[in-house]
Amino acid sequence: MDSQNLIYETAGAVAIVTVNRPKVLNALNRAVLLELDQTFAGIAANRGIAAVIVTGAGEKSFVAGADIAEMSGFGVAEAREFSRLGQQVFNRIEELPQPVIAAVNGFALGGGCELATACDFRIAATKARFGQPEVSLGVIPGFGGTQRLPRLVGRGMAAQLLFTGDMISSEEALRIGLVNKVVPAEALMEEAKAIAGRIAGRGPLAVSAAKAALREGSNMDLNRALAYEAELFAGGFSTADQKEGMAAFLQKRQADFKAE
Ligand SMILES: C/C=C/C(=O)SCCNC(=O)CCNC(=O)[C@H](O)C(C)(C)COP(=O)(O)OP(=O)(O)OC[C@H]1O[C@@H](n2cnc3c(N)ncnc32)[C@H](O)[C@@H]1OP(=O)(O)O
Repeated sequence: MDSQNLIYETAGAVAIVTVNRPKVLNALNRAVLLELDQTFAGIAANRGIAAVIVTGAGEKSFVAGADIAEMSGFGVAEAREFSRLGQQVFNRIEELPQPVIAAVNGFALGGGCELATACDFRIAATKARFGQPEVSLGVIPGFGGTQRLPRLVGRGMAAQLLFTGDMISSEEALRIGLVNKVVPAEALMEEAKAIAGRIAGRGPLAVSAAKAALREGSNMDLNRALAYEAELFAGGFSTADQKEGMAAFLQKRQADFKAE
């Protein structure tokens, strides 16, 4: 997946996608969004990848938002198309069969915070900062921030962040549940790779089903979501992974899951 704005690497069954526009703090323009879409489409079809880490190039920024220089000249139609493109890319991440971990190495603002919230969970460097400053620019978030943020941190905290445009620290992000863990910058990728590696050692079909249950169930009423969970649980018993996983436990050995 050759691309000028992204760096794509693999470490075993873990893919690492780095947004690579450090001169503009990894701001997202249309070219980056299209490359992200293509890269994640490739990962979705790659059974050799069990987990994904998304991060930003350089020491300063994860992604400091959508590209203001590109957006400044937009009219209504272009803005709508740009918003729908970003939403399509972030939906692809959220719907990816593999878990996606955001390793937030610096500023995660606007579209950058939206990218992080489209991932399944977030690990942050101590110096990371989060925010949705769009109202400071006279617009609102356009890549899903008004919808994913309240689902993660609650409507009241999302309202405060969306209406003030304030930037918050990694510790505050941890406190409100926006990130799972805060580590020193130099330990961030090691931590993200360790978690991704543990995920990669589990039954890939089961991990993918757990992600689907989490995602789809959160948009259903409880009874329908429980029925959906029961179907996915039952479906697990049609896989070789379930046979291997339970046999390995009973034989007191490590399971050897094959990417079916
Ligand atoms: C649908 C989604 C919508 C959105 O995401 S709207 C955008 C939301 N994001 C923002 O509003 C954040 C904008 N950036 C900033 O506020 C600041 O940056 C920071 C606080 C993140 C860092 O400030 P400092 O340390 O002073 O760096 P610096 O000189 O402002 O930035 C270095 C270079 O990076 C460019 N840059 C930063 N963010 C963006 C961006 N979002 N779009 C385009 N360029 C950006 C700057 O312009 C500059 O460039 P040069 O060195 O050529 O002057």
